[in-house]
Amino acid sequence: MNVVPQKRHKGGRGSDRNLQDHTEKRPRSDAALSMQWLDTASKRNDDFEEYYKEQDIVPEGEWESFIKILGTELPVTFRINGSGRFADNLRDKLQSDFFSHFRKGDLMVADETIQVPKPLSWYPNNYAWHMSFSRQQLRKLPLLGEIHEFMKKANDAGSISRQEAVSMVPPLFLDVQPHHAVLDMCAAPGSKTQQLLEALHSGDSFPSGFVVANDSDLKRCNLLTHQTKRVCSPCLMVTNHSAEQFPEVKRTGADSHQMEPLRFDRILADVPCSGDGTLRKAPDIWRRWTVANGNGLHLLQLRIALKGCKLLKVGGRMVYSTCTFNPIEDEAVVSELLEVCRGSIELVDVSGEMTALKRLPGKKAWKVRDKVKWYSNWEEAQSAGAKLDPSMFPSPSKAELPLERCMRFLPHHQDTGGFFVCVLRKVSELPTDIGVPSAKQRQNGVGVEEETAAAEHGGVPEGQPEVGILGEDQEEDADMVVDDKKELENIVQEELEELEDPSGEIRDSSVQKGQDSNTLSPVEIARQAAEQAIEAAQRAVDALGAQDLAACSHAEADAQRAGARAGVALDMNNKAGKKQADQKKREYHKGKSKTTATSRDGAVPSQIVSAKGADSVEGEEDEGAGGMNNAPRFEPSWIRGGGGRNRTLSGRGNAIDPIVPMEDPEVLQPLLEYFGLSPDFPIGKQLISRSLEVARPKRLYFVCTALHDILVRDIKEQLKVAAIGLKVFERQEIKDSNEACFYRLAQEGLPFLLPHIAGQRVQLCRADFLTLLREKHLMMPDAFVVEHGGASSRPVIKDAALLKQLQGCRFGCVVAELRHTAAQEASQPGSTSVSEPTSAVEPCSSTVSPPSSEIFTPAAPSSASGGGALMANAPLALSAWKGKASLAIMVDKNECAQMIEKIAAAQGTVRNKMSTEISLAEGQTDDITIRP
Ligand SMILES: C[S@@+](CC[C@H](N)C(=O)[O-])C[C@H]1O[C@@H](n2cnc3c(N)ncnc32)[C@H](O)[C@@H]1O
Repeated sequence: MNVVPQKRHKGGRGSDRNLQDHTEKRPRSDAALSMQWLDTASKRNDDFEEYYKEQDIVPEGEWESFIKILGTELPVTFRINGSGRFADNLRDKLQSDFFSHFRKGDLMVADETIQVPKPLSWYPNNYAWHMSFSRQQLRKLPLLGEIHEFMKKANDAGSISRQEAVSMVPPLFLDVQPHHAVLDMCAAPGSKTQQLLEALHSGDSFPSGFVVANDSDLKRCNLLTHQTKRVCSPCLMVTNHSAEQFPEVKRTGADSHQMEPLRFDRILADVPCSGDGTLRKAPDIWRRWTVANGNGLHLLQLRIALKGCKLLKVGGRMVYSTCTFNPIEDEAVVSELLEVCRGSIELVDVSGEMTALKRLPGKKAWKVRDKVKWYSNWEEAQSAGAKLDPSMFPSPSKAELPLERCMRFLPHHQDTGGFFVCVLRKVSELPTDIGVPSAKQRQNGVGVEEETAAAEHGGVPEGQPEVGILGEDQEEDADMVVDDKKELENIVQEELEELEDPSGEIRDSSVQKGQDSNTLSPVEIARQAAEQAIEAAQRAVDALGAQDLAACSHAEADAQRAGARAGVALDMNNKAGKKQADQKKREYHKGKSKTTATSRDGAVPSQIVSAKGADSVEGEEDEGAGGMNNAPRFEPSWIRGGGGRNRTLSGRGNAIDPIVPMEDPEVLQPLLEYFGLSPDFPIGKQLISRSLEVARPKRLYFVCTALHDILVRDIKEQLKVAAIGLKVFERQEIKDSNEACFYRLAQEGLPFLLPHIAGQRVQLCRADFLTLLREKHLMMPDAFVVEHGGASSRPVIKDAALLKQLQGCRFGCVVAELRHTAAQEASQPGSTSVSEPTSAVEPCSSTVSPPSSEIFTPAAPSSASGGGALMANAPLALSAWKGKASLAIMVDKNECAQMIEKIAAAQGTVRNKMSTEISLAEGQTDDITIRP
């Protein structure tokens, strides 16, 4: 049987920026690729079968179904992101435009069954779907091709996320509420973090809670940051710690005078595991599976879970989950945790929650073995010198625990991957004397410290095959082939843009270029290598299409080599960049030591320090800041990370960009005035930058109050913050500084800022709005007549109302939003003046202006609007630029496509391309019939 590899649809806007991460993953992908072509019989492993038969995890009589389904490909499952009207529209559109064609039952195409796409019955609001058809079937039936295309676009635009069905389960059981402090301990690549954020933002008002997403692997933290960007949340902080050593930090207490330890209402411990629950997506695991994989991770998992329990609030919920069937990583960890915590942690009975989700109860007894043999108890293992741990063994006291409350999901029960989930509640503070003894303390075998160190570098204990940290990321590796090229292109593009950015802060070391004009700079080498990698990836894709596996394999190897070359070149560049950055920081701190500003309360300090002093940060930022070399320099009240204040440059967190509060009135005041930001928008308190370029940093990020408080209170800088805040402003180089503002609104932060913006807003009729989305600009009529004599095929603004509004705006950044009628506004009291598209959206009129009350009413800052910061729920508004000749937007094309879709969906547009498929679905050809 030919199993056709599926595309990987990752990403959303842009792509993974981490080239090295990407190239490092390639070998696994190769192996996975080769395995995809193996027949079902080869997808077996005797050790695996012997082990799990002995563990008795599959109910009697079901073993063959279990093994058989593990040899098949996973169906495609996806979630609609966010919630609310746009999510509903998307779901309805999928149902009406696509899935309704299956209304009479499964389709038969050339004797193959194509199952009806189904919503996952247990997922709320029919927001998650399951589809199973192969690539050949996609080609045979245009309807399937269209569904596939639609999903690809929706995925790129961030409206849906592909995610394995059972992997959606743990966040649902966490029951996150908008006021919760949430910790995702092992979060990368971030599909569950995204769900947690969506739950946090699901209320009507801006959430008071936040999500800390942690991962021990910095590269994977970057991937996570990228993945979660689509949620556009100022309530996310990405940290980089070994979860079992997550630092104890403080926050301001409820009475606002006292500090208290940071404790979380909800914790997800989706721990690194041996990952055999992902065999259907990562068939390479068949080859690599050994009993040592699970054994080697048990203690790390226990330590992570125990740390989670410590960080949990009394009354709080923690979900422990793995994507393995292995009781050593599942029940053995949970039961030991419960015993160690001596009643302060309990297993929650969730049998009444999500009842449509089929599950097996956790086991009360299991067996332990190593490479050599099975052991009936710890004493036996110890005397045999086995490198095991007593915590792995079942016991009579553990059998007394309600382990049946744990849930194991088997693939053949509902056509999914395998997963293990349990819900824990903290009922009281933990005993103070608890901990997991190190393996060295218990035996003379493998040290836990060694394992922990190994796990930090990918979760694999020393000397074991690299299977340790499998999760969805690897699931995705397995089905990723065709999209690699595009992804690589995006990565390289972004990477190079970053490197070549004239104010690219510490990343840019392209100064090396030109020292010897015959020598290529690292950036140029990287560019060339990356181009070669892309070409080779394309060859691999073509070869795959032609089913020429040998050629595909060669091309993949070429791509890898070229990718690695690019990686090395970038490394060289980064090293040179780091030297420059260190130099800058030294100069910066030398200067700073002469000034004092120790306030960390986040208030805007009043002093403005003279620029010509030593605290001027030299280099390109002076240029980049619009020729402000002689402008006054402002002293921020604190700086953290990235070799910030009082840090040795080689210190912890040095690889991470600094965090600097934006408190400079010379920057803030013009921003407030230009955009008419309402006084209650906490601009001077919660804006940060990630650069030592204090004068006028390139990007400004908004951080929610709770996270800002944690940053400010973490005086010892214990948290290694990899990413925080929502980008809201980007520096804009402008010629005429009297007219425009030095910052433009970042599209991703616009939904969040919009309710606070009273100035620089224009409202477009639907037709103009759509044209702007498609063409990226609308010409001003006057400018056009003057320059071109009036005749043009380019879109010219004719709407008198819009022209009038534009006249009232200054040149530079404006918000272009979809106009809606007063009637609609009246029906939505308390909402912003920015409408989601409905049939009430104002039609375009080139002659009649709507009453000014309809078009000039600025949005009242509304608490309700903040909940719409999720991209899928974002209002239809664009960050645009009013120039002399045109109104132009600077918005990613996927985002434009998504907005066009939203407008179409809201207008009830039904595609007209369905006739062929309808006739096919009605059984009008010889080849295709309907099987009810
Ligand atoms: C199963 S994956 C998590 C998948 C993720 N929750 C999701 O839904 O996308 C396990 C993650 O744990 C990370 N990891 C490994 N050891 C760790 C440790 N000691 N502390 C924190 N994270 C760790 C790995 O880098 C990997 O990203």
